[in-house]
Amino acid sequence: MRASLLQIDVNEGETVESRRARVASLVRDQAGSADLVVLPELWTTGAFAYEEFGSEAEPLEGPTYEVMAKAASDAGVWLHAGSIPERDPEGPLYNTSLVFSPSGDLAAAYRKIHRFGFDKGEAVLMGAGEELVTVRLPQTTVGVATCYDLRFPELFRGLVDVGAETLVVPAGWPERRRAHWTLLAQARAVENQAFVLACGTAGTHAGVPQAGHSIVVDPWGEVLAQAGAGEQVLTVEFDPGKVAVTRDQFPALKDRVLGLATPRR
Ligand SMILES: O=C(O)CCC(=O)C(=O)O
Repeated sequence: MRASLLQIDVNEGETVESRRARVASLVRDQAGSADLVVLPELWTTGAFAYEEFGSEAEPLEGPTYEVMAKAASDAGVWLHAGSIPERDPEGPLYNTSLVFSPSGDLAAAYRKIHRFGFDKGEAVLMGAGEELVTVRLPQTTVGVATCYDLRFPELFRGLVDVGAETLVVPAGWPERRRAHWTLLAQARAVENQAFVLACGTAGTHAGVPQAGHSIVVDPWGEVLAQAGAGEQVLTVEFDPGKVAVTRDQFPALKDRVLGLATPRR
């Protein structure tokens, strides 16, 4: 199976419309060289451009949906189109990921569960998703998570429990914590004996330099490929069958102990 992670440069020198068209063209360029294409988190606005969330928010089936559905079908690829600031007509904004099939149909939408910012930014501007999301591709079952979710191992274990073998994580991770990004991507791969495809952004927006360094890790924790800091297409070939082999040969997941008692005081 081949995957292309499109590490997009998100900066203020480009309008949302022109970036949307540019990214769609990059997706089309992957025709024939990737089965799955992955985009980063909030690449229309930038994950830290909090002031743009309200003005650029779109309904689920808004302009990004339309352009990306067409790009997926033009290229004939599975497309994890990263996330958009979604305006729910009956609720708050959400940080929502869209996954399209090669025919351009929406295969899944995932509202980010862990919002970043503590008592500001995304954490107060957006609502929290509540549902785990997986997508069955012909080659593998994909479990989706977004950026800050990477810090919460229980979410990934939940995805594994419902069949995920390949964990896809779009992000807008800052350069300041790049070491965490690489370490956490490897940790999630090792502990879940799963592939991790984590796609970040490049550039600087809202004064926050982005880490780039999108990464693909195999179920043994080996880094199969890692991008540099700038805009880049990171294409990698991997064997999804390695998940079953790893889980069979080193069956640590079977040794989980659930429902541990809390200590008595
Ligand atoms: O956890 C981090 O360090 C970065 C998270 C983040 O930037 C986000 O979720 O948008």
